[in-house]
Amino acid sequence: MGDEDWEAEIINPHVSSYVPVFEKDRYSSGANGDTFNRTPSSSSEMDDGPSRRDHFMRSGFASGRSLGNRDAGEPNKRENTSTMGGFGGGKGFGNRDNEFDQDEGMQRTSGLFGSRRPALRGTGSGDTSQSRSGSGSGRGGYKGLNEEVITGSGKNSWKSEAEGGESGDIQGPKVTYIPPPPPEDEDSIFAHYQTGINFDKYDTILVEISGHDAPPAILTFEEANLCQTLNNNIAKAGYTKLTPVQKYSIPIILAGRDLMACAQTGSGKTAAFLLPILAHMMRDGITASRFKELQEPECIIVAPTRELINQIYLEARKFSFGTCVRAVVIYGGTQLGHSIRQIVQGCNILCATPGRLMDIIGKEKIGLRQIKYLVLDEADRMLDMGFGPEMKKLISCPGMPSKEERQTLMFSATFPEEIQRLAGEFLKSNYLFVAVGQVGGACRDVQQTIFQVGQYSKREKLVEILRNTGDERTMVFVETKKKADFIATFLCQEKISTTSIHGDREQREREQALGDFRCGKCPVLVATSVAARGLDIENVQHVINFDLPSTIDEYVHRIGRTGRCGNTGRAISFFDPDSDNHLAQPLVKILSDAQQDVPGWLEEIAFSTYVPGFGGSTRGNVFASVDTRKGKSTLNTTGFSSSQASNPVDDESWD
Ligand SMILES: Nc1ncnc2c1ncn2[C@@H]1O[C@H](COP(=O)(O)OP(=O)(O)OP(=O)(O)O)[C@@H](O)[C@H]1O
Repeated sequence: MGDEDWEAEIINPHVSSYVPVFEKDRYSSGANGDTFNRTPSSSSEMDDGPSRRDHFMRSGFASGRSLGNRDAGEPNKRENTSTMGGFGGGKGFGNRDNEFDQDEGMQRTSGLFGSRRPALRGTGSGDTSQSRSGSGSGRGGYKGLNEEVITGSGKNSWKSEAEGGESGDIQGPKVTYIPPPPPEDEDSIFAHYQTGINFDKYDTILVEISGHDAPPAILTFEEANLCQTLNNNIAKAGYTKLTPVQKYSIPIILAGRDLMACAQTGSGKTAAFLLPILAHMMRDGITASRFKELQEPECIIVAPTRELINQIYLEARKFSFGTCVRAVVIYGGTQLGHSIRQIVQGCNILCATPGRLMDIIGKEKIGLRQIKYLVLDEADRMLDMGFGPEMKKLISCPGMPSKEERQTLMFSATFPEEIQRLAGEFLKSNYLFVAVGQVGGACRDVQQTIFQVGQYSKREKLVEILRNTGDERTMVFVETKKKADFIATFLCQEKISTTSIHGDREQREREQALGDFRCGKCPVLVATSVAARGLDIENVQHVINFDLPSTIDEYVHRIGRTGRCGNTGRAISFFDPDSDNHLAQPLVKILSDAQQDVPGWLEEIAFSTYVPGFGGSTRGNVFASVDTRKGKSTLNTTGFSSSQASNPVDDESWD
């Protein structure tokens, strides 16, 4: 079923069991949190309209707080969008304009290096502007795959609030959202979930380290010789044993070396860089930073999504508890003034999304001269065509120490070789490369199942699965923002408590959705790839790829939302032969590398779509792709990301 069909069905549902979502919300906190589904009185609106379509147009769906509605206050709004209101971020039902059809992941092939993002263009509002889609002319911000909005190019385009970044008249409404402060009590700061039954199996994962003069791995936290406060925090966080990526990365970072580390999802990469950085800071006798208009942090950490950078910040706050190190987080979709207020109070570790970081640097609230550590989490994403230009600008900003003078650290579960080569520009030539297990491999604690399901059968299959999973927490990934809303609404109609997260939702809604999912109020979260990377949510037992992503790396990240830290999880993917055949070959490899059953039909498709040079399944060839400096085989789990790269400009989603 194509998007057109989804729309048609929601507007003019033909299924007899259809009940409008705004009558159904007693069952669910709904696809959009506190919106339509808590409006039982709206049933009357149902009855007096001449058509279902009119109900949607007249009902709360067009109110600006309704499902996916991004139209309120949108300048230059297209007429049909405004009359339709609601779903899909201003992409009105039935609108067949190409522009409106572009969405985060409509395209099935990836751009160069797997990017769906074009090079920067124009002057955008960046992440200073409200998260909205639709016409939005003059807004160059990108919200696509799993990323934040990027500002326009050049320093002059790092528009701040005062300069028009948020308040300029072509920029859309000013962002006023101030995220609630995280709880300050110690129990909340150190809240954690238990490692799983397979945690000890991490010890058996092969690790390869390449580069010269690598320091030996450590086997225990004690060997790291950290200060007492850090050790206390590690204990309070419930960490008793190092994960492999920590065993290798901590001594490397403590030795002052640059590092590119690739380790499976959920295996503790965040602590692997935070702990040694904090240890360095403590050893260097860092002094508490004070209120100053210009802050000069020692460390900058960047990550591609707002929720992820916030999570990293919470980890930094946890491990620096009781020290004078102050971590600050800034990200798009929130009030710029709020970010500035956080920074001026003192900042040693700045956790930021790229767009907001460049805005703040442009406003001269952050000076870079003291930077000793630059961390790129989800580094392959941070260096691809989407964020790469922004990261290059960052390292060439006035004051930024050269790569010889700073320590640069890159972490991810996937590292396409093309991106590794790009990374060289950021790293000292003697950087070390740590590969834990198969580069880009899937976590073996996730049981992967692939069903062959055509578009028209996907919803039925989804409901069937969700009925069997009960209240177990499940993330359902779809390919477009619009479809995320459709599916979330559909599940609410089916009395399955569901919420959704995607790039067209306002930040407040995104955080509410994540909160509802985390606490179990909505055990099902429908998400686009914006939630694919890094998110660490307790008790996510299932990931369902309702739509498969366009690249195998994205698949690896998505399924990595479950089966974390030695816990087990399940991932079910709907493979549609009409659109997913290009993934058959890399999927077979991922499955066989992770010692999963490979369906015969998938092998057949993989065989029939064989691409010479990919290399096929290489079970046992654990380090088929590692450090590109070795000039080894080009086999990697990204499969076709470069060889079949499409024009990235065709392959993005702007709004
Ligand atoms: N040594 C440890 N002992 C116990 N728990 C740990 C340890 N290291 C990390 N964890 C926990 O494991 C979980 C996953 O860690 P983290 O989010 O850093 O994984 P990751 O490798 O960055 O995953 P992803 O690739 O998805 O970003 C977190 O809840 C973290 O607190």
